[in-house]
Amino acid sequence: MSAPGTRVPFGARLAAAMDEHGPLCVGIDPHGPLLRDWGLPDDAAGVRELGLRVVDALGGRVAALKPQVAFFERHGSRGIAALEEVLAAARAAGTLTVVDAKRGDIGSTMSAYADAFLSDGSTLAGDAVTVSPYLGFGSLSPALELAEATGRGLFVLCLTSNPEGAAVQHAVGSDGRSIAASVAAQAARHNAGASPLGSVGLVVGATIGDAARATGTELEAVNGPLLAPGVGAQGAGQRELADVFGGARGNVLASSSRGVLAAGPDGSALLAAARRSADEVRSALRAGR
Ligand SMILES: O=C(O)c1cc(=O)[nH]c(=O)n1[C@@H]1O[C@H](COP(=O)(O)O)[C@@H](O)[C@H]1O
Repeated sequence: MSAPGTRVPFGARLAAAMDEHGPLCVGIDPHGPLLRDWGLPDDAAGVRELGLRVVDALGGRVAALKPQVAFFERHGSRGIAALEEVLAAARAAGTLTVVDAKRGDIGSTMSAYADAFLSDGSTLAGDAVTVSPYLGFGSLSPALELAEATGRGLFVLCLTSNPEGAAVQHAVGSDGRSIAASVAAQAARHNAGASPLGSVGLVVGATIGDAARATGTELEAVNGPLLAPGVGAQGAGQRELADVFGGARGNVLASSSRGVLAAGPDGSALLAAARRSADEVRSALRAGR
């Protein structure tokens, strides 16, 4: 399902995976304290082991896995090699991956990031990558084009889960719209006509309260997946998911890292935690799909 080169668009593959497993993405965030709790060293071997154990426990059983690149990068080239192995294992298990790299740069550099994370044959490519639109949405063109050509997807930061994001994302641009509303409108343009779901998603934190309404961000019009971090460790639960996303909740892919990984390292405990979390988000979002 997630083999590189497949041309079934990411949005369609993700919609099928969400229907099958529930709308939950489990983040693979091997940070120092978690490694310690799992009895693993805080080095490249430790992040490799944690990542592979998560894939072993959850591969084929959740809609998506989201390795956070920084936790691998902080261990240098051997950390990157560990990320490559984790991505390969997820691919082999048939589980979609969102590579959480949050890249964004001017066109020629963005092209190189797109090659790294979205091209067939790249060892760092997953099924989708998180990107930042704050050098201008148009600067993402190389990634938008390569994702479309390879059946992969993007998650564009829109209304992030951290409180500091509001200073940029709620600001009003020269067209009178908030930055968040404008990012959402441009994603919607790329997803127009796609069915069941476009491949240009947004990141909208489950912790943002009424920020979508307050900024005029039309989530229902996006027609793409809405990656919703903030569930679990950052405090968002069922009520927040239902409130934040309103009529767009059928397109939400809730994301939890620490909230699930804290149940490890035992594989069956991890699976039980992921299933519990998936059931909770499914029931919070049920009315929308
Ligand atoms: O793009 C993301 O995944 C992301 C966006 C955002 O607005 N907030 C956010 O927390 N994230 C990521 O989601 C994960 C949240 O981890 P937990 O709080 O442990 O579930 C981290 O990897 C963050 O980098």
